[in-house]
Amino acid sequence: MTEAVVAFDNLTYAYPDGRKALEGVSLAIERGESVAIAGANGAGKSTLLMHLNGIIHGANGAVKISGIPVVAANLKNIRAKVGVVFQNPDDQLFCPEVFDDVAFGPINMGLSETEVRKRVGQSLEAVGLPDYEKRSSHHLSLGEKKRIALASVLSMSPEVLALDEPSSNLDPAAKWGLINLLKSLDVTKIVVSHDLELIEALCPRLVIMKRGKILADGRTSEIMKNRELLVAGGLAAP
Ligand SMILES: Nc1ncnc2c1ncn2[C@@H]1O[C@H](COP(=O)(O)OP(=O)(O)OP(=O)(O)O)[C@@H](O)[C@H]1O
Repeated sequence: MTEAVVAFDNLTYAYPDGRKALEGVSLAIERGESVAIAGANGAGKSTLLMHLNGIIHGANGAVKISGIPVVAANLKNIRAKVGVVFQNPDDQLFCPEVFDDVAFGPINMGLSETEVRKRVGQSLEAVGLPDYEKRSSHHLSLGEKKRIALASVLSMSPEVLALDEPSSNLDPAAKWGLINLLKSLDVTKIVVSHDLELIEALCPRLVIMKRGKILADGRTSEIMKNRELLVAGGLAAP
């Protein structure tokens, strides 16, 4: 059997105001898989993603990354293994220059200056923006910012790459550029998206969430043929 790199075990979570966001979610993702998480607004997709590296915690149940529990004592280790790319790059980029944003993770990991420079160079190259080191992170187009946000996570060489709505607000050329870029990355991917084109192109496995629970989990090609399921999951108009 292949190793589960991500395991959610019976995860239940309510926000501090009492709103239930996840209810008994169990999901195992194997190394190298690309899995889409879809579902209507408010289904719990982002909440699930934020449990991957302990951005939110306090849930009942367990989350493990390569067998290591996502708990406070392990967060440094976990955050080097799981890179989460937020929907809005402005939530991720906070340094004056692109170099510093992309170097932030590797510096935090305690890597040498030479290694940090190498990783920044490689990550910017990977996202197709090799000469952006000195640019201001806040004076870029949205598509460029999304790429830099991705580079800021790739620079940590994560085992798992989790992306929240990577194609939102991108024009078709930028979107397909991003899809091809993501396809070329040899890493386990979890992609939260409403974008059926992106899901079909990138993720052979599709999980549909509904009101905090898993409604469906299977081959994307099969689920896409099941109109009733797509409608039930809020992915197609009734
Ligand atoms: N900070 C918060 N405090 C209270 N409730 C929250 C908070 N964030 C989200 N929720 C609620 O938790 C539930 C799940 O939200 P979540 O953002 O995970 O959904 P989602 O599937 O990612 O939605 P979308 O497609 O709109 O991004 C929703 O009912 C939402 O209103």
